[in-house]
Amino acid sequence: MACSIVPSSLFFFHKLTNSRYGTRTFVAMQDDCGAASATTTEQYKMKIPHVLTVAGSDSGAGAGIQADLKACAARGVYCSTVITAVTAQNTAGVQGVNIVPEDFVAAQLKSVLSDMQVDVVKTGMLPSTDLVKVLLQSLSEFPVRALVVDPVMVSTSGDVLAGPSTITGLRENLLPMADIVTPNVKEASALLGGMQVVTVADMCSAAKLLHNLGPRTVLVKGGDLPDSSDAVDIFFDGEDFHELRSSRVNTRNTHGTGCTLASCIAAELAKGSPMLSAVKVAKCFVETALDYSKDIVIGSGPQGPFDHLLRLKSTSHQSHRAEAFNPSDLFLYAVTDSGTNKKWGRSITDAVKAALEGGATIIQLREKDADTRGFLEAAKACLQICCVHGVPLLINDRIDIALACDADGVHLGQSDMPARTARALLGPDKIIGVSCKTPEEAHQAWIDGANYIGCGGVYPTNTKANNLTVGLDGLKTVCLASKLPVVAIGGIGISNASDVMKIGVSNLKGVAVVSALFDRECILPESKKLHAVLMDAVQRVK
Ligand SMILES: Cc1ncc(COP(=O)(O)OP(=O)(O)O)c(N)n1
Ligand SMILES: Cc1nc(C(=O)O)sc1CCOP(=O)(O)O
Ligand SMILES: [Mg+2]
Repeated sequence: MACSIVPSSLFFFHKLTNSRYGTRTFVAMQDDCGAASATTTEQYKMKIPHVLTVAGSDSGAGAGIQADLKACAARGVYCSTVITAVTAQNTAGVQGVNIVPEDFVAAQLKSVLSDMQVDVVKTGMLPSTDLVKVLLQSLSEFPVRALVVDPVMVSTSGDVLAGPSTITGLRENLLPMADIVTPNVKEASALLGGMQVVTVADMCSAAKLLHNLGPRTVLVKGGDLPDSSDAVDIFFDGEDFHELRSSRVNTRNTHGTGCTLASCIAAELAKGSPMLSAVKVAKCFVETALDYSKDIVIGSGPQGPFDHLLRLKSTSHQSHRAEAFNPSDLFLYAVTDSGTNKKWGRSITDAVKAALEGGATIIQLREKDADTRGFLEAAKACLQICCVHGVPLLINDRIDIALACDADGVHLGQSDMPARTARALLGPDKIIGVSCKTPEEAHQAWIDGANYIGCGGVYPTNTKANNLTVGLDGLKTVCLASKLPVVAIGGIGISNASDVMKIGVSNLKGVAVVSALFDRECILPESKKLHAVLMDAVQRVK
């Protein structure tokens, strides 16, 4: 077993913690002052899972420290960093390596481990045996719950990152301390003195032989295995072999997968997962990220980085808008209605197209009767149409749909998900609108991070049952009480839109309408007429 040969506090720690971070706090509190149970509870609540990565920097940010940081961020775990080497590296290969002196690696280790409560240490590039010893010395002074060893030797481009003497250091000093070691087939072969590892059966043999060197568990990664349509990894815990299969993603963007996998395992362990679950989650995460990133292009070399946060592609459809939200987008706000589309026998996409061609400046899909799958498909199709027009698309009520289709935002009412929660889910760039009828609701919307307010019903409406009418006075009161831009809604159409715009408050930016556009035989001309009325009204107000 990993720690049975180590008569140090690391062994003591492994035995006590049983992979739950709460236990650690408990042990510390019992040792120091057994009576302070209130503080113990408080510390338990506040504990943030923490991975320390001890690895090299990759200037191209596909692998190394940079991949570790992104992987931990994606898995919701804090990551601190000790840099062992600085590499000049890009998608073509490694152009230079500058090793950080051992005493300065020791200084970094001490800075982090003496101050922060690190749960799991993950190692990557360790360019000398002395450096391995420095790390082990630090861990004996500051024990952690688990040690994940990614035995980095050769970069994906084929450049050597750890020479033969370092391999001996890894094998003899570090592996016996590891809770898991995660070699690919080439690294497994190098650690085992050049043993041939080209089949799944070889991988099992290698896993067993590596386990004999002392780590608690071994994951031999078969991503580089020739002639396999699947990505097969072998996990061995000393008793059982587990063959973990996932479909191979056909992409050039695989730089940093090893670092990412090991960091994800460390992150899951830091959260308290058992080892096999951590490995499965990590493998699934890497496969998902590779699949998502398979077409992105970063750099011109043969091996590109991938997108850990699954966000880079979404910017391509947002690029039509210069900023996340422009209040003037509220000018002619078209809100769809599944009932009226059914009544007039048209598709939601045709309705949205017509509204856009008539001058709508923002679209909200308010599909109260749609089933989830149908709504999602319609939202994806409408998003493409809105993209072409450079107009934002919001989803009414359904954060899940907005997330799934990467819509520009959502509109929420007082009984929908709170805007603050939606903001946490959607991130800072998405548009969030909140329905408000009072200054208090408007104030809360501002506090919660809304981008705009929808205020109504300005007039009675047949579209929304039992809707309270606030009138022009109610609208004005809400506008004056808030710094946020406001769009008026409820019973508004060609006949009264200019009265609404004429209330003379600068943050009233437009009108939102359902029936005035969509409960009409022809949407396009109605949209044009309403647009003209609004233009005329704002010219007069100026
Ligand atoms: C622009 C705009 N303003 C208000 C609403 C109403 O939202 P909500 O109060 O959540 O009611 P429903 O639309 O969900 O019935 C809106 N949709 N858009
Ligand atoms: C969806 C909605 N919200 C309202 C509010 O007062 O918050 S009024 C309303 C219906 C607006 O439809 P029409 O333009 O057909 O009156
Ligand atoms: Mg709602």
